[in-house]
Amino acid sequence: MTYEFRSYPDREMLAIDLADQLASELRAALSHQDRAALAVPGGSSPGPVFDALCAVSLDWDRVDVLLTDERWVPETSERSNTRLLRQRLLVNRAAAARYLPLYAEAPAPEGALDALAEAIAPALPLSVLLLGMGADLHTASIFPGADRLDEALAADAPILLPMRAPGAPEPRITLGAPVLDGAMKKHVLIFGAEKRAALEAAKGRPAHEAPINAVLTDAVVHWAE
Ligand SMILES: O=C1O[C@H](COP(=O)(O)O)[C@@H](O)[C@H](O)[C@H]1O
Repeated sequence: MTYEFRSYPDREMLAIDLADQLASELRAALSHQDRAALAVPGGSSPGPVFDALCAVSLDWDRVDVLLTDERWVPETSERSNTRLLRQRLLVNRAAAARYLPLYAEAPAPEGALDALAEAIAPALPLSVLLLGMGADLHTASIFPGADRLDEALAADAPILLPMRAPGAPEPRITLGAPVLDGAMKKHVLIFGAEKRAALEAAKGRPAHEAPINAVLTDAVVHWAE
C-alpha cells in the first residue's frame, strides 16, 4: 500500500489547493465521460474545502455528488452530514450538481438501504473521492470494532451498508470499502498531530484494525496542523 503524503503550511492553504485539485480531476473526468461522481466526507474537517470547491467553474450539472457515509439523523440535526453538504458544498456554482442522498426518513438505515443503493449504483465507479479519517483510523463509517466491519471490507461488499460501532453515537450508513477503493482518484483529508501520528502508526496493520488502510493505495493524503 503506497500513498502520497502532502503537508501544507496551514488549513486555509490546504483547503484552497485541495479544492483546486478536486476541480481539475472532475474536469478531466468530464472531458471523456458524460457524468462524473464526486464522493465527499462529512464531519468537522471538510467544510473549508467545500467553501472553496463550490465556487469553482466546471460543468456541475454533469456531476453527481454523494457522501461517503451518513449518520442516521434527520437533516435538522447538527450531526447530519447531509446538512453540512447542503450548507457548504451544494451552494454557489455547485448547486447545479445532482445530489444522491445517503439518508431517507426511516427509523433505521435498513429501512431505506436498498432504495438508496439503487440510486447510487448507476453513478459508479466514483470519479473523485475525498475521505476523512478519525483518530481511531475509521474512514467513511467503517469503524474498527463495528458490527459489519468484515462485510464492509470484503472484496464483494455491497455498495452501501448499515453500520453500528462503539465509537459512533448513532447508527450509520456507509459506502463499502471496494466502492471507495475503486475510485479513479482518491484523497484523504486529515488535520492535526494526533491524526498524523495515528496514520503513521497504522502502517502495516490489517484493515480490520485500521480501516483507512483498505483505501490508501494510490491515494493522496492532505495534512495540515
Ligand atoms: O463521523 C465521521 O467522521 C469522519 C471524520 O470526521 P472529522 O470530524 O474527524 O473530520 C468523517 O470522515 C465521516 O464522514 C463522518 O461521518
